[in-house]
Amino acid sequence: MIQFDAVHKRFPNGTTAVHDLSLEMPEGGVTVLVGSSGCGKTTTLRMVNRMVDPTSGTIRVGGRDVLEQDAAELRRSIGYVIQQSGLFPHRTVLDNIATVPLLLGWGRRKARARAAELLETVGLTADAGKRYPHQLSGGQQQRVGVARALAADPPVLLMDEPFGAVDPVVRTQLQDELLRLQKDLSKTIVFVTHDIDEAVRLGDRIAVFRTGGQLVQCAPPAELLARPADDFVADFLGAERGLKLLSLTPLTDVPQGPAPEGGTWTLALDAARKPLHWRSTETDAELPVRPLKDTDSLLSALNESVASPTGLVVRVDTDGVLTGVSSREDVHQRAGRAHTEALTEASVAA
Ligand SMILES: Nc1ncnc2c1ncn2[C@@H]1O[C@H](COP(=O)(O)OP(=O)(O)OP(=O)(O)O)[C@@H](O)[C@H]1O
Repeated sequence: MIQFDAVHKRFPNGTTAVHDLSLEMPEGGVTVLVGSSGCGKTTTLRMVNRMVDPTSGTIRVGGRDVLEQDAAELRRSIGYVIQQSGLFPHRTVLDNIATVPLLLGWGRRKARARAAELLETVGLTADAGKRYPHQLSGGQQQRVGVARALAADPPVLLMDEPFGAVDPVVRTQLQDELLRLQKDLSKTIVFVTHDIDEAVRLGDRIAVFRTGGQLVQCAPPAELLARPADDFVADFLGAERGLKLLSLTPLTDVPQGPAPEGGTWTLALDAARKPLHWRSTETDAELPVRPLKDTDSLLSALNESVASPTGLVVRVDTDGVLTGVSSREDVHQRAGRAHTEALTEASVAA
């Protein structure tokens, strides 16, 4: 766990970057820091590994006051990923990843073996390891940045806008990868972003800051979306708060029935009963189908219920085999219930 207790940071030029911050970042969870530009997110993050020291207050990592630890040693024990990957341009990718293990005295062989293992973990080929950073795409460089931060298997990972400079498609892929990794690794992650959708997707808790380094609210995403503490948080979350909340709810318990037969539209299946497309029985026209799994969100289901010519959401199992269809009405009803549930849970938590 990372604990901030009454932390202030005032820079020598008089700027107060962080004001009286008390915040707990749970072990094995992702705490996302959001807020408008200059509200103190990066300063907060950098105080965890002593790249910046607080003016007053206490920060503990795993119960130990960071100010009582050697700054260089502390930094080596905490993974750090930044927006422009921060890779050493004249070292190969493999050597970049091996940096911290080498500093920790692992020996070249062991450090490189670990680096090679991590290349695969973050979805890169062995060939990428031999290249130099400029020979990789921006997204690949960010993967290397994540691998490098994980190299010494630190319990804590600090990530400062790590996916801020890549296009939206790659960004989503990198977020998926991080979620997949985190499932296995359960690191304590502090993640800074400007993007509220990214925060909702990745965060176990989201801390919203306002200018002047003041924490306004820290809560799990569903609670934040259902019950923003004030207008500032509500504005920050945006007008589509309701839809964002649906993105967090899986469609598991939306009822499903058999696919229609004999109507205007029929669902074409392959030999393994995997959906192919909708086919019009009147014109033979074919329209695409986007089948959803139980783990997909109610937001995807809502979208599909609007996009589908029949208003039906096609459901499949993990192998992509048809399990049934859900009606637009059932999806809408479940969506409405998701809101009531989130509001109730939020008021219980309060
Ligand atoms: N070394 C420094 N000296 C003086 N002021 C600083 C220093 N570093 C940051 N600041 C100021 O402290 C405030 C908080 O900065 P910080 O970088 O923590 O904000 P942020 O929320 O991460 O911003 P952004 O989202 O734009 O990256 C800003 O007003 C910034 O100008």
